[in-house]
Amino acid sequence: MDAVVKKFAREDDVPHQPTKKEAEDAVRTLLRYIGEDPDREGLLDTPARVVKSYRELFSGYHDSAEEVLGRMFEEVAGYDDIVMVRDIPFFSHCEHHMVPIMGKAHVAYLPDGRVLGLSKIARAVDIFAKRLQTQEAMTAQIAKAIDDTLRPRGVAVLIEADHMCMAMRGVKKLGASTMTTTFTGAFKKDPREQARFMSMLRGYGPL
Ligand SMILES: Nc1nc2c(ncn2[C@@H]2O[C@H](COP(=O)(O)OP(=O)(O)OP(=O)(O)O)[C@@H](O)[C@H]2O)c(=O)[nH]1
Ligand SMILES: [Zn+2]
Repeated sequence: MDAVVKKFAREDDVPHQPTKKEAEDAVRTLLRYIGEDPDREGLLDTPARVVKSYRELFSGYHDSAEEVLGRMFEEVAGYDDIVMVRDIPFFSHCEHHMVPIMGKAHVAYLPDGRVLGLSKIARAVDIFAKRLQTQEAMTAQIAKAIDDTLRPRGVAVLIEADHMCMAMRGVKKLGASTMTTTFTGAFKKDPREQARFMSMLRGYGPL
């Protein structure tokens, strides 16, 4: 709830949080809109199931990536080179159609005396994924959250994803994938660091 509330400057601007019953009624309306009968046996529990599944699919509004990333370790025996977590799978929903986006996030940073628990990077990806998103915003948000909390020498995030709104409907291009990147600090300033990130992503080998 905090994430929603924080966006509003004054308390009276906070939108009314719909009740579970109101949300279920909205699903019933959508069922009628598509030509279904929400009172037929198979659909009786569907509005409650949809609302319950939304709590899980959109749980990112109730979680803070900064909080998750706040836990760091300093005992790293002087390690100061790239830390990369590759192939983090995620499911999100596009903010234009509320249809799934599925993809992988690749996240790297150059430590400055502190490192993150590796799982925390994947947890932060999930928090942003479990909100309505554009791929560009999600890429930038992951990089910023790591930058703001860990204060490393640089962050690199590359996301590759398939948008179901482009596959199942509209332009119907199944298999088209979208790539987005955000580089900060040394990854932004130094093309060699960026090249090292890209080569680690592809596998190993000379630059
Ligand atoms: N930049 C960006 N666009 C996205 C993302 N997810 C979906 N879209 C696009 O958002 C656009 C919305 O376009 P609109 O013309 O407003 O909506 P629409 O009529 O449903 O568009 P079509 O999908 O072309 O039928 C589409 O081009 C989608 O492909 C995303 O993560 N980033
Ligand atoms: Zn979409």
